[in-house]
Amino acid sequence: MSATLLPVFQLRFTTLVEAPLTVAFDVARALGRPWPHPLQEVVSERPWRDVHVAPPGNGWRTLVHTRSFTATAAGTLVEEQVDVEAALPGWLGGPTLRRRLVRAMQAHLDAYAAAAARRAQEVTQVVGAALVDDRQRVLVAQRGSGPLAGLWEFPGGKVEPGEPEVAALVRECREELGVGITPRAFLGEVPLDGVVAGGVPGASTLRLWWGRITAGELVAHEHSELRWLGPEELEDLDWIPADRPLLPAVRALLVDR
Ligand SMILES: Nc1nc2c([nH]c(=O)n2[C@H]2C[C@H](O)[C@@H](COP(=O)(O)OP(=O)(O)OP(=O)(O)O)O2)c(=O)[nH]1
Repeated sequence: MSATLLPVFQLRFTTLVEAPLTVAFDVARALGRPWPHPLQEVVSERPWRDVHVAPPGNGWRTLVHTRSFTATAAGTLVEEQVDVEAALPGWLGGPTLRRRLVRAMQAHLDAYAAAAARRAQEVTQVVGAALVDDRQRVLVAQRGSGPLAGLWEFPGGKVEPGEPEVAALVRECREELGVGITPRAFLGEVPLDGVVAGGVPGASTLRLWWGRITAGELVAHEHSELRWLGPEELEDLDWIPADRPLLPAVRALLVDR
């Protein structure tokens, strides 16, 4: 049947949500979609992407809704695409359906962005710093206690309620390392599977920033060891597993500058 379907129209929507990836994804899933067509899930890759389809139940048109979630410095960019195809060339219902979908999506996206930002207040976020020195090395830290003791991580910690993320990064580096840092650029975000600050398992993420030490002398106030690593040494370290997807971005920073 799909071989005979012809494109009728495509809609695209881009929304910046002030929430970490996992919250942006989970709230989008919980709210569903703003139209009555029953949808079947085709793909779900939390928190990156999902695709749903309204199959051609009565034989004349189908609707595919694709959603992707990208981490940015300002929050999660949610890109959505609606593809409508029909079995009849020149199908006349297209313009009406298009208008209805656009109106429904606009109202839905306003409500969605607000709901995600509200929910983000209830989820503890973790920030980390990839601190790079003049010799193209990055600072890594070994956790000294707790269930992840012995594993390596980026210095950082939990963002406090109401605290701006970058302020939390500066505060954590001062507390843990005794140094002042200047954040430079956002590097990426990964979901954390475990419980953070007593929250729902898998709700939190780690957001990593590139930064430089601009004041003070390094002291390991909370870690058992600190090391400066070059690009070739990154992969071999015994990392907290959640951090590994961030390593290519850090490596690029050390190699390309
Ligand atoms: N700082 C940091 N935490 C990480 C990384 N990867 C990772 O999974 N985590 C997890 C471990 C913890 O569950 C959580 C961070 O908690 P934390 O204990 O360091 O936070 P904190 O400094 O605010 O600690 P505390 O005051 O509550 O003791 O994030 C990483 O690279 N850096």
